[in-house]
Order: sequence, then C-alpha cells, then structure tokens
Amino acid sequence: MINYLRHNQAALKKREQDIYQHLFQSTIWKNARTIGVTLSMPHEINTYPIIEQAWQEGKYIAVPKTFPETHQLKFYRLQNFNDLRRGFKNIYEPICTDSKIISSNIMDMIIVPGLVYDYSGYRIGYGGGFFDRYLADYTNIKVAILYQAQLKPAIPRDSFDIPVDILITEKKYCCVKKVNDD
Ligand SMILES: Nc1nc2c(c(=O)[nH]1)N(C=O)[C@@H](CNc1ccc(C(=O)N[C@@H](CCC(=O)O)C(=O)O)cc1)CN2
Ligand SMILES: Nc1ncnc2c1ncn2[C@@H]1O[C@H](COP(=O)(O)OP(=O)(O)OP(=O)(O)O)[C@@H](O)[C@H]1O
Repeated sequence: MINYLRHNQAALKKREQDIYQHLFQSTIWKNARTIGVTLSMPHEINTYPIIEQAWQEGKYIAVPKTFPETHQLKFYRLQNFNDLRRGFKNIYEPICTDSKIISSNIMDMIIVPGLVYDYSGYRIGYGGGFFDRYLADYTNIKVAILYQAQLKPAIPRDSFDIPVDILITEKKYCCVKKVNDD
C-alpha cells in the first residue's frame, strides 16, 4: 500500500512537471509580462513554482483576493510569498493595499482554476461564480492547467460560463480558440 501511494505521488509530481514545461515553453508564456494566477489549495496543481518561475523571468504576478459578500475577485500584485495571509476557504490571499491593485486589462494571461474541463474549454469550478463574473470583462488570454484525467469531451454549460482559450495537460498543449500569440 505504502509503495503504491509513493508510486502515485511520484507519478503526479512528474505530471505536474510536464504541465509546467508545456506552459513555460509556450509562446503565450514567453510573451506575457503580467500573469494572473490563483494560490493553489493543497489538492490543486501547485501554482507556487509557476509564480517563482515568472519572478525569475522578470514577469509580474497578480493573485486574487475573494470578496464572498459581493462574489467578486480583485487581483493584487505579489512580489513576495511573505505578503500573503489566509482568507476565504483558507486560501492564501494577498495583503491588500490600493496601490497594488492590478486591473484585469493589465494581465496578459490568467491561469484559471477548475475541477473539470471539456474539449471546448468550458469548466466546472467550485460553484462560487467568482471567475465567471471576473472573466466577463476580461479580454486577454485565459489558460487552464489540468491533468488529462480532468478533461472530458463535453460538460453542461450555462449562459454565463466563459471558456478558457488554452488547455495545458501533462500530455498536450491545446489551443481551443485562436489566440494572438505572436
Ligand atoms: N486556489 C484557488 N483559489 C481560488 C479559487 C480556486 O478555485 N482555487 N476560486 C475559484 O473560483 C476562488 C475561490 N472560490 C472557492 C469557492 C469555493 C471553495 C470551496 O471549497 N467550496 C466548498 C466545496 C465545494 C465543492 O467541492 O463542491 C466548501 O466550502 O467546502 C473554494 C474556493 C478564488 N480563489
Ligand atoms: N457573469 C455573471 N453574472 C452574474 N452571476 C453570475 C455570473 N457568472 C456566474 N454567476 C452566478 O454564479 C453562480 C455560480 O456559477 P458557476 O456554477 O458557473 O460557478 P463556477 O464556475 O463553478 O465557480 P468559479 O467561477 O468560482 O470557479 C451561478 O449560479 C450564477 O448565478
């Protein structure tokens, strides 16, 4: 049993590494100056290495704070992991000061979280509607990173659902919609 779990852990780590490689080698990553990304929960694909890589490459990182009363997200610039506190659902959030607010049109790419995705880029999240609201007036690139096992041919859609443009799994980099990545 222990060996089985260890093997699985190692396999997941390898898949995570493959996902990072697909992302870091992509043109959209290379061209992005400011990237919006969530601070992962323990069961999600770890986004901390993505943030570190972005900083190493001189990119700007923006992370969301959740306002559950209004179902809103606001993104703040993050320069240091020390500037985080636990917030909604125990997820790490930026310590907010107005000067660090990053408006959505500043971000060249947002890495959108989710539980399940379909081949058209539609997603099922945790049901808060936070991202669907936030993305309603965001026009730049939306990317999802996920394990191949989270990808299904089709999932039900609602009128307010907003699909991502690019799906990245351990197996492939898949452009759902043509994005301007010159
Ligand atoms: N890392 C991360 N940050 C994020 C999100 C996310 O999906 N991942 N969000 C994406 O929008 C927003 C937060 N939304 C969330 C909404 C609900 C739950 C949650 O745990 N809800 C239930 C379980 C629901 C279920 O599994 O059916 C709970 O309270 O236990 C977590 C985050 C903003 N930040
Ligand atoms: N653009 C929007 N404007 C107003 N209400 C919205 C919008 N998008 C979603 N909602 C509301 O939010 C609720 C939750 O949406 P949904 O089930 O799609 O969340 P989700 O995609 O799973 O969560 P998240 O976006 O936080 O990952 C919906 O019932 C809907 O009423």
